Amino acid sequence: MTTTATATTTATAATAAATTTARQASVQDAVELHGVRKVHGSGDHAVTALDSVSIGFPRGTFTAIMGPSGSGKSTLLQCAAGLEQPTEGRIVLAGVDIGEQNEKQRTELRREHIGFVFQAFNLVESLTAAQNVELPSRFAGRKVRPEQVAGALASVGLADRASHRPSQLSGGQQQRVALARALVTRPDVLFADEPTGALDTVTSKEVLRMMRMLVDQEGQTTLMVTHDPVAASVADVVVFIKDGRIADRIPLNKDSQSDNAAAVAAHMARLEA
Ligand SMILES: Nc1ncnc2c1ncn2[C@@H]1O[C@H](COP(=O)(O)OP(=O)(O)OP(=O)(O)O)[C@@H](O)[C@H]1O
Repeated sequence: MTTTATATTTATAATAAATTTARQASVQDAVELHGVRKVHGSGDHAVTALDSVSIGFPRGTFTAIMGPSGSGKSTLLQCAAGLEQPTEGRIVLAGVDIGEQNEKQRTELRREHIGFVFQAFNLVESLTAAQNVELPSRFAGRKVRPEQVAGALASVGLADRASHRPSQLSGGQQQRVALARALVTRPDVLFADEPTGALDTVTSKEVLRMMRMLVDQEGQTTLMVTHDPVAASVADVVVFIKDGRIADRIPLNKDSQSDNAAAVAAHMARLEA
């Protein structure tokens, strides 16, 4: 597994070495955050959700993002995906500096380069699995060929469920349809915010196994926010956030997921103490 070069850039630390690190990061990272600060609200109600966050997420790797409630995990994901604008700092997604894009260009960038899955599957009940996979692209005025839809469903093990409606599928299968929908345009980065939050242990495992396989077989760069150490244990690396800052970053061993889960749980307990 490639380890990331975490580029910490501040106005005063613009040394030649830092510049070199940043350049190396752009070559290998699918998403980079440089000195990102995000403040929600204003005045007395201002909340700093992210504070000086600088990190790169290497292509083809699976990162889990963990941290106590309110630590900034979802904000980090939303900013990294270009869904929210940082108050300060730069975000580079698929080699493009999001801050230099206008709203229309950002929308295009998101359409072309990211896929998103949430805790809620957000499938349309009256449509088949295949139609659900196709729907967002159709809304965006993009033509997705039937073989692309079939390919996306096959990649999540649902080739034989294309004409089933959500009510005819298990929770795990519905989340896999949502995964296929996120991946049909072959995005550079898959963002997942608590993708197993609404699933039981067995169906969670099914979805996580599929996400792991997509990283291993298709090189799908994946960033997943989770509260669950077992879910995090399938990742290559876990990034811990506390009070809007990166508190730690621990690499995991792909071959020992139960040891990983225990190590991640112990780390979380220390962070929350
Ligand atoms: N739109 C918003 N307006 C005001 N404050 C917000 C907004 N979104 C998030 N926050 C605040 O920013 C901080 C970080 O929120 P965020 O949702 O990123 O945390 P989180 O780690 O994902 O939390 P959780 O694990 O509980 O989902 C919290 O204090 C939250 O209340």
